[in-house]
Amino acid sequence: MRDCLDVSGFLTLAEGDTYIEIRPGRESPMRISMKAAWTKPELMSAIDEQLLIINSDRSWDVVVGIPYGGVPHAVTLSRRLSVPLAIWRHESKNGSQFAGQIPHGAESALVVEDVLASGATASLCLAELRNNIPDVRVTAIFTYGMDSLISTVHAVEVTTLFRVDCLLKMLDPSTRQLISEPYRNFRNRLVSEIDPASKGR
Ligand SMILES: O=P(O)(O)OC[C@H]1O[C@H](OP(=O)(O)OP(=O)(O)O)[C@H](O)[C@@H]1O
Repeated sequence: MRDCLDVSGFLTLAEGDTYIEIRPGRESPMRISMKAAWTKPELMSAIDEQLLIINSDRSWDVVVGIPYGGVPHAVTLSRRLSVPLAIWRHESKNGSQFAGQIPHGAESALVVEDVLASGATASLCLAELRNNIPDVRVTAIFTYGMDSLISTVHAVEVTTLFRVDCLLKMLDPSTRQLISEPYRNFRNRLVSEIDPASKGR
C-alpha cells in the first residue's frame, strides 16, 4: 500500500477548504486515482496477486470489471482464474449493460472495483447482474471502510484489500492532522449516502 503513495497523482489532497469535486454532487477532501498506478506495472501485478489471494477461496462463473479503474484488475483475475470476463457499462449499448458476455446460466459473479466509497457505482452493476445471477461478491483495492454497511444494504459479499484510513496514517503527521477532520466528515457523508435512514439516528 505504501508504494501507491510514491506514485505521482495517486493521492490528491484538497487544499484548505476547497474540496475536490469527484463527481457531480460529491466533494471530497481527497482523490484516490488507481489509474495513476497504471504507470507502474510491477505495482499493478503486486495488487493483482493480493486480489487473487482474497478471491480464490471459491470458484466464479464470471468476472465483471467496473470502468475504468476496476477493468485492468478484472482482466488479470479473469485470466488467472480462467473465468470469462465482462465489463459493466455505465450506459447500455445495443440493449446490453455489459461489454462481453455474461455466460448463459452463470450463477456467481466477482465484481471488481478499484475504489469502494459509497458502493453506489457497484450497486448499479449489481442491479443489472441480479436479474440473472444470485451470488455476487464485490471486491475492491481501496475502501473507505464501509464494507459491512454496503454489504448489509446491498445484500452482497464484499472483500477489500486496503483501507484509506491506513493510507492516511502513512502521511506525515502535519498532513495527517490537516486531513483527519475533513476525512471523518466525508466518511459520515458516505454513511448517509449508503443508508439514508441513518440520518438523524
Ligand atoms: O463507491 P462509489 O461511491 O460509487 O465510488 C467509487 C467509484 O468512484 C470511482 O469511479 P469514478 O466515478 O471516478 O470513475 P472512473 O473510475 O471511471 O474514473 C471509483 O473508480 C469507483 O468506481
